[in-house]
Amino acid sequence: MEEIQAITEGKIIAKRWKVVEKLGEGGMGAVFKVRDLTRFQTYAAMKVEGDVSDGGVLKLEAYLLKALAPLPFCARLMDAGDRKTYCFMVMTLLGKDLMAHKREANIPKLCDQTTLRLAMATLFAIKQSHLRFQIHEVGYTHRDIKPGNCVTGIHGSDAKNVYLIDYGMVRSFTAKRDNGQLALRKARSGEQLFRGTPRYCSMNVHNRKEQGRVDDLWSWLYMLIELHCGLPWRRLTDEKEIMQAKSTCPMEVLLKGCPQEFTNIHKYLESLEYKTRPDYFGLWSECFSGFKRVRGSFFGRFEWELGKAGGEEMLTALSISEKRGPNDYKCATNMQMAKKIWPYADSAHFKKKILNL
Ligand SMILES: Nc1ncnc2c1ncn2[C@@H]1O[C@H](COP(=O)(O)OP(=O)(O)OP(=O)(O)O)[C@@H](O)[C@H]1O
Repeated sequence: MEEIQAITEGKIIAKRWKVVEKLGEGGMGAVFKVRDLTRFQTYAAMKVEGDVSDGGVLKLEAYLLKALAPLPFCARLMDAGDRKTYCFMVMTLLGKDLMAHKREANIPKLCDQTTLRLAMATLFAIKQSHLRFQIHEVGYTHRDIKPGNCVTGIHGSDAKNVYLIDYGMVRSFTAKRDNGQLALRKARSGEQLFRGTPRYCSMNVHNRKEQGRVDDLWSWLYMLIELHCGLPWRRLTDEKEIMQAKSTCPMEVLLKGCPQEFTNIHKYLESLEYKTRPDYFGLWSECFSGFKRVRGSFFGRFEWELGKAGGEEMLTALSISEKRGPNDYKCATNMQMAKKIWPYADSAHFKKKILNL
């Protein structure tokens, strides 16, 4: 990491990117806010990795961001390159991660409306990558879904969108057949390396089995529970202890205080295997029915934008959105929009293209 320590405020990289401040640090390197010297008032995020060998993950991440370029909730790749001691990738500057929003607004427990809204937004971003338009549609499992990897946009209404970041652990679950068609990759047998974050990974990952789309969805559910009211094993740090707590925790205890729709989601995930194509629209519909139950709106501000929990402003804003009115109409239009988008991925066209999924 020494080469990354040398990247400080004011340093100019590739004659274009001027470092403004450090945004975050991870296992692989660091992320900086940079200013584009070729454009007026334009900022971006630069991820830097000390490993310049072919085994480095940043090159894979840059490749994926390029592949994911048409996707709506994915950072755009703006530049990439390497130097003697580090490589870098420049992408869209995004906002804070979901846990940081919650922590900074000092909200002990998110309300059902926020959790369900986040559930739909993050599910959409995950499904994107699994299929063609999002990380699951392109045919990749993310393998590290967690609140720290889900960030909001920064400008205006983009602050209501959730983006998935950090593609350093992705793995393709499709492969091209001789006839050019995509097919599901066979699950590797034997013990796999641990990939993910112990707090959010599925039991499958603890058991060192091959990860599929269902494992991303388990992490999605655990992430939502953690954001909503906290996971029962949130205070544990040892992987084995977390695994023990996860495997013995009854569903009723895990989901205590969560939106009731999570029970169906939990049961559904239990029924999935590596090779099954998850019913993303079914999961989305389950969350949406809960969202309607609590009279949620996609258009209001997020809870963390409304001041401190329990504050008068938040209570007023929430009770406004709970009344029937223009929000219901907006909700309905959004549902119509969603109906247009979601079935696309489930269309016969897609199923024809990807066999055995
Ligand atoms: N495009 C972006 N815009 C703004 N901030 C970002 C962006 N990408 C990453 N960050 C910030 O940098 C942090 C680390 O980024 P990232 O998770 O991609 O790195 P990592 O080295 O893979 O981290 P980890 O080891 O925790 O998975 C994020 O938590 C986030 O706060």
